[in-house]
Amino acid sequence: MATSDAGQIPSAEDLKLYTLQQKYAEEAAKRFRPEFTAQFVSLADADDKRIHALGDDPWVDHTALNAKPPVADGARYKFVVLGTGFGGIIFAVRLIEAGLVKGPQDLLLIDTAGGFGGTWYWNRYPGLHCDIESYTYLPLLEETGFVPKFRYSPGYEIREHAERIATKWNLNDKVLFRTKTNSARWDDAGKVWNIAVTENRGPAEPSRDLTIKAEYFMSCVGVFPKPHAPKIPGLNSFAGPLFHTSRWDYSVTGGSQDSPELTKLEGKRVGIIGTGATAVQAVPALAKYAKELYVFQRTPSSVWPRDQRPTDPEEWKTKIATHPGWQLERMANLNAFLTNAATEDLPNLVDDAWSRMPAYCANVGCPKWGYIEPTPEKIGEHIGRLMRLDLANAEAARARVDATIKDPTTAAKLKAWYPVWCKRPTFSDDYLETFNLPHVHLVDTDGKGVESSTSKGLVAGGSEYDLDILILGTGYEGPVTHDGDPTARADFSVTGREGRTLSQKWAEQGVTTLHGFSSHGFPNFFFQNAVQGASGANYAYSLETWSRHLADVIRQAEERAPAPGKRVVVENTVEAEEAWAGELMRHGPYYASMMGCTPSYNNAEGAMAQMPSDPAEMMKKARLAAWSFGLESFAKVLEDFRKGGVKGFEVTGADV
Ligand SMILES: NC(=O)C1=CN([C@@H]2O[C@H](COP(=O)(O)OP(=O)(O)OC[C@H]3O[C@@H](n4cnc5c(N)ncnc54)[C@H](OP(=O)(O)O)[C@@H]3O)[C@@H](O)[C@H]2O)C=CC1
Repeated sequence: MATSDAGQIPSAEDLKLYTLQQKYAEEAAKRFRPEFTAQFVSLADADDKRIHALGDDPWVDHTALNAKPPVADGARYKFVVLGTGFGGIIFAVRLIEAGLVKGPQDLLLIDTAGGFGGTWYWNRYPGLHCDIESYTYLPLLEETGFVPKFRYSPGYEIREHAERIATKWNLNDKVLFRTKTNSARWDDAGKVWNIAVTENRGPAEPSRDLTIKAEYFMSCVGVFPKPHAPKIPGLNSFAGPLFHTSRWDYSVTGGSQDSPELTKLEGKRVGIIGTGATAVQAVPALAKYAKELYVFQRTPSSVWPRDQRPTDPEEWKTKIATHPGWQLERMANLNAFLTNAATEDLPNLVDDAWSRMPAYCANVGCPKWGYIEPTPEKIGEHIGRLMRLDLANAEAARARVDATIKDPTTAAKLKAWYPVWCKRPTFSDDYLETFNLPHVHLVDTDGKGVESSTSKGLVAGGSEYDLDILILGTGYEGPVTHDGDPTARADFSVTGREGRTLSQKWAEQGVTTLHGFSSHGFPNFFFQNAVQGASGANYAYSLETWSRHLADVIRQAEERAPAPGKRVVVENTVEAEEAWAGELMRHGPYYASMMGCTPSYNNAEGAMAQMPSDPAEMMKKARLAAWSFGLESFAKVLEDFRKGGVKGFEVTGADV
């Protein structure tokens, strides 16, 4: 901790921060597990049949999808986009708007889901909403003319909006749902991608293995494609119903997403493992119906007011949707507050709890501090500055617990002892209050987690809790789990020129990209990813920034076609990606504040703090950085790059 400006004697605030840092370190240590991410198994990878089946699609309508004309084996498209969440949808829209999609064979979107929406397709749990303001989160509001009903949209409204976009841009006949992409291989002679997929046609028909050809292949797989479960001994022996929050089983709870009256929980003892952003939304709904609710907590979330309200039509007209371009400006405005970049005269348009946590910039970058020198003194100063920026907020969050929870012992257990950047903040007007109800039991495991499961219930802290129903609110494989590799994250391989996969290339030389979106040796392959790039707390803003950029890169490349009648092969150069990696390594020290964090998906459950002793491995790790000046500054870098004619990409020709 840095000393005060006044001299050598630490100020009272310095001492307070020092004590707080000690407390944070003690709490983080309780949560440390040497298995890191191996403490979990992704549902799709689980050998155990019951755990594996927890990942099945509960929402798909096989009859309707089987009635659609099938995509032919060997069919060829100009663009194949992996993902039908907002990433894939926005990217498709930007390609269309750039004039790059003309005929029916120009675009195909592929997803394992049975419908549009990505995370909003899968997640339908009661209480689901997006805690980012809907006016900044729901994409393409100006283009669709849609007015969200609430300041924070419920999940079904967001899913319907994804479907609205798909309808407006005619994506419904350009999609292959319930299809797992297994691999993509570049054919250097034919200059096309061969994408091997498996289409699941439901219980009544055999699945189909297809190869789809693509001139361009885009991976838009999102941040959390794979739900996972902790490897709790005996979990599969639990005798009652068991499901994951991302595949909510309304046949067990009663109700539906539109009408979440969970009447089948009446008289039941329900357990939920997890207290992250999902559980914070689901727990109040469960508490309304369950006879007894047991919430198994390993690390408490910091919980901020949500302050939900319906959209006021007058406010919408006069203060929000006031002029063309308002939505991107509003996204940028929120981002300025989250990256600690707001000037004093900048109005806070969103003005919610998210917009009042500038220390979150430790996670998403800050444009005003420049590079952080990689010396212990400068890094110490940087962390001290962030701790100061966070202090009032962190204390307010803990005070909110004291002010809400009647029982002081329960209140003590619900307080978050880490800075805001270590675990995603959560927002709720009723989560904390739920723990004042006599039938709601907080089972705090003091960082240890649930010990085991029996046929009757869960064991934690040496006690057994009998349950009728068990719900896993235990999250997903995180975005840095595979060192940020977007192909490993979504469980497919991409083999480029010379037979090397992207995963092999990154394992051998560390993350290597131009702007985070492409890699030499993988022509006409682009991926949406935050590693070696920048993202924001509002993921929709990231997706807009990335998609507009990539569509324009491709448009410019297409205009540089080497000869009439040739199609374009575009690939970033080695020089461009190495220069970018060199630049990004200068941004690494900024993120030193994440190293001491409580383990979470943000730091691969603590693995990211384990620095290798081999210098070559250390250099590789250093490439796993993000742009530390924030998304807005990154967008400017991309804009300048496009204005400069996308130099750094080589364009060659291929026969049509
Ligand atoms: N925009 C929005 O409104 C929403 C966004 N999201 C996004 O999805 C992300 C994932 O959220 P979520 O689904 O809650 O997943 P998280 O990974 O945030 O939470 C998983 C929870 O399970 C707990 N857990 C895991 N293993 C064990 C164990 N062995 N024993 C006890 N507890 C255990 C974790 O504890 P521990 O913390 O100790 O690891 C944690 O509380 C969010 O961070 C957010 O980015 C989710 C919901 C809403």
